[in-house]
Amino acid sequence: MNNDSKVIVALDYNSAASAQKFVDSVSPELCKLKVGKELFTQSGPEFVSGLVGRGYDVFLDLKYHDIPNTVAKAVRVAADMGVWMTDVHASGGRRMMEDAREVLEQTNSNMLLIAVTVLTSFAEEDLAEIGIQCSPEEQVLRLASLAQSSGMDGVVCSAMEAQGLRRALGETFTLVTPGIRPAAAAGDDQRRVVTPTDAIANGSSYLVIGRPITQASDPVATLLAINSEIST
Ligand SMILES: O=c1ccn([C@@H]2O[C@H](COP(=O)(O)O)[C@@H](O)[C@H]2O)c(=O)[nH]1
Repeated sequence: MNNDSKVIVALDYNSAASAQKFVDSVSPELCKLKVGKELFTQSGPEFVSGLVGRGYDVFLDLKYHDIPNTVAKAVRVAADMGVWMTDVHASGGRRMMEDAREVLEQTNSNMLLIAVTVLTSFAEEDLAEIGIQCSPEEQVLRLASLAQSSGMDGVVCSAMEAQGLRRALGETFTLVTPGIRPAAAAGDDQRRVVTPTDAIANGSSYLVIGRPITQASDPVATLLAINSEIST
């Protein structure tokens, strides 16, 4: 089997041991894996390299946002770790994204580099509070267009915006969508949520799913059910 699952499980665990327990119960054919700030801060590059060594496509989700030189150097280190994909914040701007892309070209890396547009925990009123007076949809389109013209392979957005981005930015631009909630599941801190089926119908390339799987009473059965829901 290929590693062609569209589900990226967010390993948002507070220890390597609990994350490893989940990893040991699945395989690279069933899902890709995302390591974010909590687990990376706890367990670091060694844990990530272990996942890569076991054949997983790993999304290192550290959302770099800093001056161009600092971000480019961090992106290069991520590429050297052998991860499949990493991300920066599109609001870091064109020069930051272009410099990150350039460093990957200089090292002939094929790691995917994507940019976060508007966090899925944001609604319109959250944007207004930080001085952005438009809908999440408009802001996502603005930042995704900037990301594409700055050399990014794709963006992180809500699947609510996926249809519009597909129309505007084409079929090959990678759309990675967190904020996925099976029908009737709790939204938690997420504000722009979409079901797995609707996310795929809207044009998402990959679905990032954390708590609905990792906090389920049977995480593997839940993952299998989502895989089968989106492949029918
Ligand atoms: O806009 C974003 C960007 C990243 N995330 C990350 O995805 C997962 C979602 O976890 P759930 O438990 O399914 O809500 C989490 O690791 C976030 O850091 C996001 O949610 N939204």
